[in-house]
Amino acid sequence: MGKFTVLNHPLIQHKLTIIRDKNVGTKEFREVANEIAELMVYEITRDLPLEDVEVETPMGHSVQKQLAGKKLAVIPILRAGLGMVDGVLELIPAAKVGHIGMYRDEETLKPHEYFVKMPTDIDQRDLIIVDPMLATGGSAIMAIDALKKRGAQSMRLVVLVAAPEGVKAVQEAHPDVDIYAAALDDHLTESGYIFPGLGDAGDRLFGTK
Ligand SMILES: O=P(O)(O)OC[C@H]1O[C@H](OP(=O)(O)OP(=O)(O)O)[C@H](O)[C@@H]1O
Ligand SMILES: O=c1cc[nH]c(=O)[nH]1
Ligand SMILES: [Mg+2]
Repeated sequence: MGKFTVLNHPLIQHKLTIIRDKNVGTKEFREVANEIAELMVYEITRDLPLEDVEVETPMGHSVQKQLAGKKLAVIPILRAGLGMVDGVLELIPAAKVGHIGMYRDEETLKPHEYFVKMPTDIDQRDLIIVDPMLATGGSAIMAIDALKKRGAQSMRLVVLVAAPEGVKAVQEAHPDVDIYAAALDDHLTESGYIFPGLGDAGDRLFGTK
């Protein structure tokens, strides 16, 4: 079973509360969503492996640490996942970015894939999949399916807000994928929105409603 972790650092909680407010506009929503993504990536990269490296400082020879192991890639689930990419790249500027486009049918809540463009070597990278919302879990499950079909072996899913239903569905479908959220919310509404949630994250990020 994949781990589910709520990253409840005070700064993360404070910033998430800001963007829950329905009166927050596109500019602030975008800025703060990226700030939360940056803080979340700081937290989830604590376990990255390090290796020794020799460095000549102005004072002389020394042995220091540098990142070891596999390289990273960030995978936003379009559209809303784009709202977290800049925050991740602030801390991992050399990461490659793969895009996967998914939309959820508003009636059936079933996801549809419409675009996939990945770095050629995703099988050799640790992938950080980002999407602000994990609701029924359908979109994340289909995105992970698409990545695995293309050879991905190591993935984690990072979301701002998760519903219990979505966490359970992803854990059952993909027990090898750990999930990180800034908050675990109460429930899904009848129309498939997370309550209290953020509303429609894509529309709030891009001003499309
Ligand atoms: O867990 P699920 O029930 O699948 O719902 C979550 C998905 O819904 C939203 O995307 P949406 O379909 O609204 O597309 P958008 O990002 O283009 O707005 C959100 O960004 C997730 O990808
Ligand atoms: O609450 C929700 C659920 C799915 N997608 C969103 O953007 N918001
Ligand atoms: Mg949307």
